[in-house]
Amino acid sequence: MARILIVEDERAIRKVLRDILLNENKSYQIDEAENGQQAIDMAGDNFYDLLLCDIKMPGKDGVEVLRYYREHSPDTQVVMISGHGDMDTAIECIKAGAYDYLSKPPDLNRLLNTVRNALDRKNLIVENKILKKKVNRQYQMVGESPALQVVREMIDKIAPTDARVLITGSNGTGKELVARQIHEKSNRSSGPFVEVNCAAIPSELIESELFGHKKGAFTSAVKDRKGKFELADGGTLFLDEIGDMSLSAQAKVLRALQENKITPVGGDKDINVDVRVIAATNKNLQEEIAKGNFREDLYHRLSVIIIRMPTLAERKEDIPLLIDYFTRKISEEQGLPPKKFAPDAIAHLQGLPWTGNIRELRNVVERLMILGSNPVTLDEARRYV
Ligand SMILES: Nc1ncnc2c1ncn2[C@@H]1O[C@H](COP(=O)(O)OP(=O)(O)OP(=O)(O)O)[C@@H](O)[C@H]1O
Repeated sequence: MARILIVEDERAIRKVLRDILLNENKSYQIDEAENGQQAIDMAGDNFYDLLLCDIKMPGKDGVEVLRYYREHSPDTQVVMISGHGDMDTAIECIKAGAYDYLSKPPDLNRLLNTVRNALDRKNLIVENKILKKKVNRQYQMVGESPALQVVREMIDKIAPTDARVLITGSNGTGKELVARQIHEKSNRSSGPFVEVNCAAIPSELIESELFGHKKGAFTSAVKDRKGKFELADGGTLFLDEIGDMSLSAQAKVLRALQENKITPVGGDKDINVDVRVIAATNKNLQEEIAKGNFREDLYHRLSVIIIRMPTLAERKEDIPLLIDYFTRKISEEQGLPPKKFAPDAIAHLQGLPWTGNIRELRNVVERLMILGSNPVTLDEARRYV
C-alpha cells in the first residue's frame, strides 16, 4: 500500500490526479495538500512514499517543499509538476534530488509510468537499507571490555583513512570481523569488500587468484580472468592468513602495493588499481621474517597500522554478553527455541581457557542450545564442553 501526497494549489488538478491514480490502483492511499506549507506540515519521517508536487504555488513553492523533504524525509520520492515557464526550475529540481518532473497537463501514460517507477525506486531504497542493516548486524562486534574498547577506538580512527592495516591475533579472535568493520565505516563502504584466504590457495595458483590471468597463460587458463586486486577496485582487499603466502607471491604483492599496479599472469599490460589492503595473520611475522619466510619490506608496507586482537581469555568479562548475543543469533538463524544460561553455568564458562576463542564459544553455545535444558545448567555446561 503506497502513500502518496498530491501538493497542488488548484483543486481541479488535485482531483484529476487523484482520480487517475485511484483508477490505476485502488490501494493507493492518497492525501492532498493545497499549498507548500501544508505539505511541509504533513511530512512525517519517510511517511509518504511519493509526492506529486506542483512547482508554482503561492507562499512556499514546490522547490521549498522538495528541499524540506530531501532533508527530513529522504526516502520519499518527489515528482515535480511544472507548468509553462518553469521548465528550467524543473530541471534544477532534478539536480536537487527530485525523481522526475511532469509537464502540465500531465500525459496519462507518462504520469502512471513515472509514479510506478518512483514507487519501485522507493521500495528498492528501503530494501537496500534493510539488507545493509542485516549485514551490519551479522558483523556486529559484541563486548564492552577495555581490551575490545581499544580495538573499537582504533577502528573509528583509522576507518576513514586509506592507511593499510595489519590485524594480528589467534584464530577465532575476530580479525575478519574487524576488517569488515573498517571497510563498513570507511568511505569505500559502497565499494566491494573482497576476501582472499592466502592459506587456502595453493602457492602455484595464488598469483592468478590475486592478479588474474590472460587466456592461454597456462594450460587451464581458457579465458581471461580478473584477479582479486582488480575485483576490489574502489573498495577493500582483505588478505587473510598473509603469513602463509609464498615468497614469490609476496614479491608480487609488494610491487602491487608500491605502485598501485598489477599485471595479470600472462599479460603484458599493467592495470591501475585503487585498493585499500587490510591483512591479517595468526603468525608472529617478526619470527617469520627472522626465519626467512616473510619479506621484511612487505611487512613494513602492510603494517602502517597494527591492530592486535585480544584473545577471549584476555576479555573474559565479555563472555556473558557474547553468550546472550549468540543465543539470540542462533535461535534466529536456526529456528531453535531461545534459551537462557543459568548464572553458575555462565561463571563456569568464563573460567575455561578458550583456545579457539570466540569461534569456539559460539560452537559451545550452539551445542548447549541443542543439548541443554532451559535454562542451561552448570552440570550441562560441564558435561558438554
Ligand atoms: N566481538 C565479537 N562479537 C561477536 N561475534 C564475534 C566477535 N568476534 C568474533 N566473532 C565471531 O566469531 C567468529 C570468528 O571470528 P573471525 O572469523 O572474525 O575470526 P578470525 O580471527 O578472522 O579467525 P581466523 O584467524 O580463524 O580466520 C565469527 O563467527 C565472528 O562473527
